[in-house]
Amino acid sequence: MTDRIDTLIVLGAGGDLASRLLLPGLASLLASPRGEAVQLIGVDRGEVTDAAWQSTVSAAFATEASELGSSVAAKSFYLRGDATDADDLRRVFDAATGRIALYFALPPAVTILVVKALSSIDLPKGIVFALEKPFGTDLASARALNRRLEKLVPEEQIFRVDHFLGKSTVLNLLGLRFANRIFEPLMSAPNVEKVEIVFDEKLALEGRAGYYDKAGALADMIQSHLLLVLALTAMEPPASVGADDLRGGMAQVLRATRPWEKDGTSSRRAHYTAGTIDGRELPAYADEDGVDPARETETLAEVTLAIDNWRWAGVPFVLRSGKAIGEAKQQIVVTLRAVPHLPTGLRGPTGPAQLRIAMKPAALELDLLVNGEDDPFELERVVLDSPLRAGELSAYGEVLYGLLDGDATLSVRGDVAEQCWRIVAPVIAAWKRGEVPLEGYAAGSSGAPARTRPRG
Ligand SMILES: O=C1O[C@H](COP(=O)(O)O)[C@@H](O)[C@H](O)[C@H]1O
Repeated sequence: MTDRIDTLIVLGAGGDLASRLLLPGLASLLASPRGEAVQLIGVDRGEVTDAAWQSTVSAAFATEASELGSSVAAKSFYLRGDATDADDLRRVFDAATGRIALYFALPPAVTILVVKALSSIDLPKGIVFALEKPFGTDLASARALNRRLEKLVPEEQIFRVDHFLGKSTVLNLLGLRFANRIFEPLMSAPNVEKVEIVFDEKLALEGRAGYYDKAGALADMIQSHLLLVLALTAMEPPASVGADDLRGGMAQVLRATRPWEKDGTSSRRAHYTAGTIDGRELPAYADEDGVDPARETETLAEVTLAIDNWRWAGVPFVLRSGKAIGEAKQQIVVTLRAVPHLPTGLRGPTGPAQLRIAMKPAALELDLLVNGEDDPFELERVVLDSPLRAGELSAYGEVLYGLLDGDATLSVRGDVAEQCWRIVAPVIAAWKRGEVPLEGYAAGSSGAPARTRPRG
């Protein structure tokens, strides 16, 4: 048996995740030179004909149409079944050929039930599980899910999917940091004042209240995606970018990471109030369809973290993500300390220099102070910038390539997923205790707290 996957079974095939992210990601892979044929089977509880399923797949593949994509769509089929039922799962496996990847495009509460059902049946040899984030809903549930999965298959057959690990800019961190002498010595506490990892989106809820209102920005973006970006930004140089070395390095730095204030109060939470984005009027989050205002879900979260090791001791890492923000800033900003002594007589702008790695559009910018054109002792700030290459695949396509190729490098290892929950656990606890008030910010604004109206 080769490592390659022959059949991709999508549980939750009728859901938003499958049609919005997974299938378009597969389309991007199939349209690329790296694409290879795979048998696609959709499974869900709804009564859907093969023809209707094939047209769903074709519609999702239309974003990146290809001959291979059309052939995979035409040969795909649908099975009606309840993935939490052992008999239905057996039936699904019987219909599959060769090595199987079982993709859980399901919410965490259903995922655990499916895993329980899988425990009671003989699994097809070499089966690989692909689990979407959020992996669990807190540290305890992530641990429990890991323990159950470990009993079913070895770790190398478990792919915890996080599409941020497939983003070309995120992957660019590896080459940038570890293949260039200029950046690596710079990336440490004596040179760096602060690191910010920001993912602000113009997007608001976009019909996802059912999922989002239970998750919120901390679990949806920071606990998963941004902590992985932190790990790649702050990790020690790995010996290789193979699955063991890379994921081992990420785990090591995450183990040293904690909230800046250990009680989790070095954090902010807020939700958007009514506002306008690009001329589009948005209601307040609490008034969006499907939102339960009593839950007080945050649409913006910010946490300041510390990394307790030689390289980063004393450097704050600020992670922040907000929805319905006026400007979609998505970048890693490394703010450098001022030089220890500016030669007397040199004048000019002060303030810190920065290295900015933008995720969308992918670009690199480095601030430099150089002598001015008119007065050679008057400094001027210039920016050294370069676009970064976008990868040939979408982020989901990149992650799916690893999955179908049996390479776990871009999947989140079990201990890494647990560390991510451990790091945010004190923040969740501080919020539950009411020690960090829920603020408001106007949709379309920068996410800064809305001004409270003066009393009187
Ligand atoms: O997983 C998620 O990521 C998206 C942002 O990533 P992008 O690649 O689509 O830009 C975020 O909007 C969504 O809330 C979150 O669940």
